[in-house]
Amino acid sequence: MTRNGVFPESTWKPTRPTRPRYLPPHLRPQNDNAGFLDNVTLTPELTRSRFNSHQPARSTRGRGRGRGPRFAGRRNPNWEDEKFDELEVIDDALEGTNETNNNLEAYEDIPVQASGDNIPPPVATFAEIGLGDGLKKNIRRCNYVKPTPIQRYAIPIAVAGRDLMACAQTGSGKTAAFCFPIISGVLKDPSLVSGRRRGGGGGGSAAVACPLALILAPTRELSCQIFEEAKKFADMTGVKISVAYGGTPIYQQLRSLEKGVDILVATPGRLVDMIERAMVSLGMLKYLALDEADRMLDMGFEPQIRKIVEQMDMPPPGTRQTMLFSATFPDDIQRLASDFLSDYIFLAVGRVGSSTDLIVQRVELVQEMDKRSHLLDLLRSQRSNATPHSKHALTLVFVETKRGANELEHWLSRNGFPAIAMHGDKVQMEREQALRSFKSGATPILVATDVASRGLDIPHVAHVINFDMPKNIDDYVHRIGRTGRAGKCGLATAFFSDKNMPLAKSLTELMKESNQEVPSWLVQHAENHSAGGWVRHGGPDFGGYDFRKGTASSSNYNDTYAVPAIDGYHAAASVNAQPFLSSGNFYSDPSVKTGNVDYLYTDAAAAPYEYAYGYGSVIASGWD
Ligand SMILES: Nc1ncnc2c1ncn2[C@@H]1O[C@H](COP(=O)(O)OP(=O)(O)OP(=O)(O)O)[C@@H](O)[C@H]1O
Repeated sequence: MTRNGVFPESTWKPTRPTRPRYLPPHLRPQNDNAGFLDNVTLTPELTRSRFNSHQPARSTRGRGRGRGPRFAGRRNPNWEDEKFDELEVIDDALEGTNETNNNLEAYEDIPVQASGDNIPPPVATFAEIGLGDGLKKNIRRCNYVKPTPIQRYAIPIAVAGRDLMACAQTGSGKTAAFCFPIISGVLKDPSLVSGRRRGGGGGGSAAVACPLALILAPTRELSCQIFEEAKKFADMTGVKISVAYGGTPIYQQLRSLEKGVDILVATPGRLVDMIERAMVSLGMLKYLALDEADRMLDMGFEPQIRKIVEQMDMPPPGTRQTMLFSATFPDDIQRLASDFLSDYIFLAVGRVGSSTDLIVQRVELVQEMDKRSHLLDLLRSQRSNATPHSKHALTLVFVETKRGANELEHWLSRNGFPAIAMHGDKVQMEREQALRSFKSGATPILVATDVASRGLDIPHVAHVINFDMPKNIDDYVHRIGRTGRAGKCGLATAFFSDKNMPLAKSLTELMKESNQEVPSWLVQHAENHSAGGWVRHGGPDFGGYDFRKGTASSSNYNDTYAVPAIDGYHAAASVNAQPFLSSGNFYSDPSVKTGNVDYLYTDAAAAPYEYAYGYGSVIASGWD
């Protein structure tokens, strides 16, 4: 990968070489309508020079992620040398200081609540935790100077061997919170020293891979991202990490497993396939982590997860360590998740399911038939108000259907806004190309279904537009969470139409909670649709909500701390949002006022649908 985050074309090998490569409309020759070209090398450099000369390559300095996707079987031969190139190797003396840690203090005042027995205390620095020298060195190389709140609280709990259900806002560093304890645990495992585990521990075949740790994620792209992150954290420690996900030939991934694997990152479908082919055994598993755990346990994935966790050879709760992470955790999913846990600690950084106040949310009343012209107006306005800095900004547009994504991609491109679609009907190669083109800035607008709503950490996404509203408020939280990450600010705009009225109340509550300006028409609709009320997590008081507190056994879980109080939370929130809320000029550059903003914003905000206990009724669309 190059320094500007672009993955060199020369190192990229298509997984299906016989299939012509898809080109989005704005990148096609004028007489080509099919969208597929043979023998054309689409390089970001080419696309920039032909179509996007105003889009310079961007540095991703200081970010741990999003430097272009890299996937199993397509390893850049220079990766070992290059992967830390963009990361400042920092001085030991800086650890624990703010000197290199950009905007993460934005999370400092968020209250934290934990419940469960004998909760290990939080730490203030990574140095306090016995993570091992190799891992600590890599943490410094990744420029992680100070742990974020979720890391401060979750890592000591996990390192102490406790099961954990953890909830923290989007972009606040949950990946490292489960990766660090797992890597550290694997490093201490005797089998790492005594050689690779093969053969399922007993009479199994020597060809069977027996990972010590399994990290499950709902989409292929998220699995790849976690894999890349974990590889950076485990660099030169001897810990072997592999990834398994669908849509790409299984043999490549099996070849990687044959070399030995300590930590396997996987999507559920491909993992089940590998286990059924007797290529993977979970018999020696010590650590299980579910990222986006509520999504993994809702109706779309639960049967597969149950199969993996309960019907294969995985050790039962209590003998393995289980960690569940997400930004949202509905009560019914918490209840279900508790089947997989043993004597666990529930940890909430901020309120469960809340959105970060680093994201300015705008909601606009737009009828279905006016959405396209409204979107064009919004994008034109964004373009005309752009400063040199904001020209680097990326815009992510969420739509409901795969067809809708394709249509909007074409329509935007025809109207002079380079866009590319990403959804579950595209083959994996096309999905990867879309994401790569977006990340590199070659195509600065990504039109996506919910397949891109969770977990993806793409630097420079400054604006998330909910062209179609999601089906529930939690999906909204995840969608808008693609911006406003790692302490940076972002903007989310929602096109709210009549058919979204059932969402009015939950959206109003969510926006109020994160100190957003709620339009009066939305408040009015919320009141009109208040039947049933907001049935999210817990009452009006601050706090995460541990569903066990509502049960007869709640007295077992009274070991609770909360830091700091609600006032601190809201004070911090309003400080973060203030430059946006108070600026009469919506298209101004807030960084001028805050010094805390990396990109530029445009108009508007966002929102979703009444959240009830029927979370599981949401049909999976475009998921893996
Ligand atoms: N301690 C840290 N110091 C500096 N940067 C960090 C730190 N922890 C995480 N980051 C960066 O913050 C960004 C967001 O982290 P991450 O993707 O883990 O968030 P998340 O909580 O998992 O978000 P989501 O809920 O959307 O999945 C990443 O770019 C990551 O590299």
